[in-house]
Amino acid sequence: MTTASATAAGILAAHTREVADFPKPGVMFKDLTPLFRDPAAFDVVLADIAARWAGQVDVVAGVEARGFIIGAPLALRMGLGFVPIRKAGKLPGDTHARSYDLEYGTATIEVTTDAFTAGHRVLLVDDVLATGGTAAAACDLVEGAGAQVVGLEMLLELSFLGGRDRLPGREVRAILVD
Ligand SMILES: O=P(O)(O)OC[C@H]1O[C@H](OP(=O)(O)OP(=O)(O)O)[C@H](O)[C@@H]1O
Ligand SMILES: Nc1ncnc2[nH]cnc12
Repeated sequence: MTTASATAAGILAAHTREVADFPKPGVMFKDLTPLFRDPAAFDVVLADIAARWAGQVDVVAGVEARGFIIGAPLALRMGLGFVPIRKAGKLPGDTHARSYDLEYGTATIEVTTDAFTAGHRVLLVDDVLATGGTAAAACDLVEGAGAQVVGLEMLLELSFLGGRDRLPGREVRAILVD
């Protein structure tokens, strides 16, 4: 029997472009733009994610930039709001911030202090789980702002980089694990 997730995984595998030595030597970059420009394929992947988390979350959050591409249409499909977690210096007003390391550099992300309703259940989405630095910082940020991360949804997981180890006790789902 073919499950919905197996179908989504096959679609992801067929719509991932691997680019060696980008953005720096030694990194095998997983480019999901082939998925984003194929509406039928993207729709299957979003439907799979929506079915997995239906009724369990109150709001979807995504990290700039690729988390926006997935998170906003997912939230709309689920009838939920979307909260953008942005790279430093982009959001107006009062913000919470966290800095972190990732596979090819360092970064700071921010969210506005009024982004979440206290106690809301948050689904955090992104395209790739690599070292887990981004996801761990984003969880910290959401929970520091008074909401609760009930799950993380990643399209691709680069398991050899150990991202899950930085998310102990978290419900982390990846559609395709490399
Ligand atoms: O698990 P990690 O090692 O933290 O890496 C994963 C993060 O790296 C990529 O974003 P990037 O920071 O390259 O930003 P972009 O979405 O703006 O391209 C990706 O979209 C994840 O957010
Ligand atoms: N190898 C990789 N490909 C795409 N996005 C990434 N983010 C961190 N590492 C990555």
